[in-house]
Amino acid sequence: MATRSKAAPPATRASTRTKTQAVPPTGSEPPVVRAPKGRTASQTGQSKAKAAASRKPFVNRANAPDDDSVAPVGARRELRSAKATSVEREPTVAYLRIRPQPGDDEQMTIPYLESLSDTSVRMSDPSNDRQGSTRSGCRVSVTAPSSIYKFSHVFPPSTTQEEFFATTTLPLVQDLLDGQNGLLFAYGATNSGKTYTVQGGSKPGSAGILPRALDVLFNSIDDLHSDGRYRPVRLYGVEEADPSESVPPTEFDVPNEPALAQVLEEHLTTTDKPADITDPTVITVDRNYEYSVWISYVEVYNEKVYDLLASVDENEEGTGYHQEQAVHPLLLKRRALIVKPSPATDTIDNGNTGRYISGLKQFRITDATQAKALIKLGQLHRRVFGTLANSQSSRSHSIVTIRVLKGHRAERGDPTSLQMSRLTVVDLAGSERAKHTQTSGDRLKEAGSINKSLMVLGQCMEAMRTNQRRLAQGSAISGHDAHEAKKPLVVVPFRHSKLTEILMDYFVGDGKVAMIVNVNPYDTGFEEISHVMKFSALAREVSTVVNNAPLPRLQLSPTKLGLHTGVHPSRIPRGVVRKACLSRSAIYLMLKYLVRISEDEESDGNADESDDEAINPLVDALFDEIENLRLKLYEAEIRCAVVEAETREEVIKEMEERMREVERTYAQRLMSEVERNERKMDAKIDMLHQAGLLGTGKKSVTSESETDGSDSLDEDGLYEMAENSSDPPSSPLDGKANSGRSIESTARQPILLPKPVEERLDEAEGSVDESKLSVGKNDKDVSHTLASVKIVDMNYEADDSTIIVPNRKAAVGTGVVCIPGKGEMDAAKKKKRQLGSKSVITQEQLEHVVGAMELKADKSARIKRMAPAS
Ligand SMILES: Nc1ncnc2c1ncn2[C@@H]1O[C@H](COP(=O)(O)OP(=O)(O)OP(=O)(O)O)[C@@H](O)[C@H]1O
Repeated sequence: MATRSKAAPPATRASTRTKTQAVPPTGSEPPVVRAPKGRTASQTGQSKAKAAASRKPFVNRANAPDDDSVAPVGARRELRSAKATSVEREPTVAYLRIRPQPGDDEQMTIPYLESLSDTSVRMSDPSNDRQGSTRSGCRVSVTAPSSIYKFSHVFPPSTTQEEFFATTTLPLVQDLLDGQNGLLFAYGATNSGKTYTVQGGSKPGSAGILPRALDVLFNSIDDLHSDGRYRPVRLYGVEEADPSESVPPTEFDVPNEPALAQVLEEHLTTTDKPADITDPTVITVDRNYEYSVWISYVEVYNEKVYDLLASVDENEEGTGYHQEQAVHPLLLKRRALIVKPSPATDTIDNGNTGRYISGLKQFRITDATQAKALIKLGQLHRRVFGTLANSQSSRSHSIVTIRVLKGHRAERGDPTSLQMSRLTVVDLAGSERAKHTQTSGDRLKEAGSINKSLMVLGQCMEAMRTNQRRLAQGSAISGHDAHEAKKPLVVVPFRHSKLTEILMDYFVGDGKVAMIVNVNPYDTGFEEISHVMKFSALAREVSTVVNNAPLPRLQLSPTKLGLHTGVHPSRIPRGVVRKACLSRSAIYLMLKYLVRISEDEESDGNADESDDEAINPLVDALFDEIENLRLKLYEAEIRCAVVEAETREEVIKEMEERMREVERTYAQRLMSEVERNERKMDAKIDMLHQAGLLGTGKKSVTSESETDGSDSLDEDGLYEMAENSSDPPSSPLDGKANSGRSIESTARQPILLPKPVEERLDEAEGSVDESKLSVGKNDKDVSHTLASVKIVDMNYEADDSTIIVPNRKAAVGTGVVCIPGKGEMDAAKKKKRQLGSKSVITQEQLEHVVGAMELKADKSARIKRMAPAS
């Protein structure tokens, strides 16, 4: 705490501390131990050797005791506390504990988890053996590849509770007695053995790390209890205690809690009474000091904090729990507590960082049995519900905090000489998937809250790791790292969940953090365990400040100090004064919030009013409001992200629909284009047939014409044919049908077939009646027409087969028929267009014109006149 940065904001606080080289978790050298009471050295030598082999080597630690510090207290194990004066960063320690196979003594191969060494495991994708896994009842995963995960220590299924405690928790108990803070939390999927690890089982010797820690603690301070004049308050504060307040009732037996005894009758029969001493270890402490131990026990359930010891010393009226027997005999009501920022006045250096639970009960405990009974009672208060995954699944995060107040004997009357340290043991609720546990209703809501808080814990770890990396890179700037280091530090979202809010101080303040990762590979899917493993890998990369210097002395809260010690509050170093300029709306907001706070505090019932005396309510309300708004902002951001994702999805769907529509339209067009072309093609083929330019068509038609003669050819029919040739039939089949019909009709109405040019010209010459060649009445017209025809003739480069088609009107009913030959159709139409109305001449005129032209034309003339025989 001495190194705490004063003005740093929470987001960056962790990074503003003195940094030294991160020290990896220490190895496995044995601590200095003595044989436990009642056993001979040879008896214990073997049994303890194994445990000792994996124990944290105090001799290697900065604060390790000297060999000669081991006090020869009978046959008990002893560890001596010591102090060092350095501040360092340590990565979060992570232990992996693999649960034994449930209900089967025979040791089977652990599915998809392979122990590589004491510190690493390999996880392999079980998809190859999916059938086998399903048979054995495992929830099978849908991911992922094999990976190796490293831990500070891996505990196989055969590990005993004693061995586990000695390696993981004993060092933290020693730190606690040395004046250092520690956090130990058990993390894992549901039914993986977290509660078993923390609390223990009912069999002898199966006590968990918590009862064992209490044993060792009280073994070690055996006759060094202080008189309990002072008690810890809030996070760092201390004040004079009212003995009647803090001493727990003498009767701790659970049956003395009538409501709970009735409700949890079943549990009372199965959960055994508080066990006797389970761990005889003794840590040697400085006997110049006196100690008082305080315990609190809370749970975070559905993002609300409840005091699990609230009913212990309350009568019916004031109790935090009410049994609503009339409504439902099993319904217990209780009230949530508020989490508040720790006031600046609580510590001398005023670098308070964390938040405390307002109105939380703390009890002074003088022996382990008393402590364990208290824990047992809290345990019964904890919500326990059956789910498909675990018939006794913990639906909340339970947090036990052991506080030790340590004061020098020579300074008994001086509360400012006191040091306070904390050890918090957290049994997290199991992370789970609703689809696996088939939870619904309230259970689903619980699962949501559990997963949310665990997710926020992961986010905090992630953010802390990012900040620490950036800061580390900032101190060793080079190349790419320099760019990374320039990025601002990210905000660590501690306040997004109650769990992280309460534990925040361990990450941004001083203290060691250790994580126990529980896995049950026999009953949990690969995917879920992978998730847990990844979390642990992330946590291991986060380091916390370990302050090996003596903790600063505490100070009493100003009012208490003034009242009880005679020291004037003005002489007490004040914290940083926060000035706030309030706008109208802020004041309104604040007043509104104050009302809410007073309601909440009223609902606290037995909230410890004295806790809040040193706090400025306005500032506190503002901070709470900021907190509230931040939470709302966070929720709004999540909502926005969801809405954005949904909108994107909708837009994508719509775009896809449109694209499909366009594609359909184009496909249709393409089809109709193809059909039209086919029809055109068919029509042209028909025409070629009719024109006799194709082998078969020509032949058959020719034979027809030969039979019937060409005299009967209807000129309109031919024109019609010529005109229609550009109008395709409605479909390729139609086209074909038409072509058939054309041939048919051609057969009925004999057409004039082209004859060799020479022959036709001869014919023409021979058939021209000279008398008809006189120009009609309107010479002008005729000359004009002739001129037009000439123009046509001049402009048109035709071969011998070219025939100019006169204007249709001119041809109607005249018997003058012109049959376009090969390649003539377009040319003829073009010429018709060019001539326009000028080409409209009478039949008589036409005959004159044509006759005249033919007369004038030599054999290379381009114009043919075909006259019916009639
Ligand atoms: N190491 C172990 N040795 C023997 N039994 C164990 C061990 N670990 C767990 N168990 C047993 O497995 C069962 C489930 O364990 P536990 O209740 O501790 O799981 P959990 O992780 O706390 O589940 P939840 O998160 O749902 O509360 C219990 O019956 C417990 O006794």
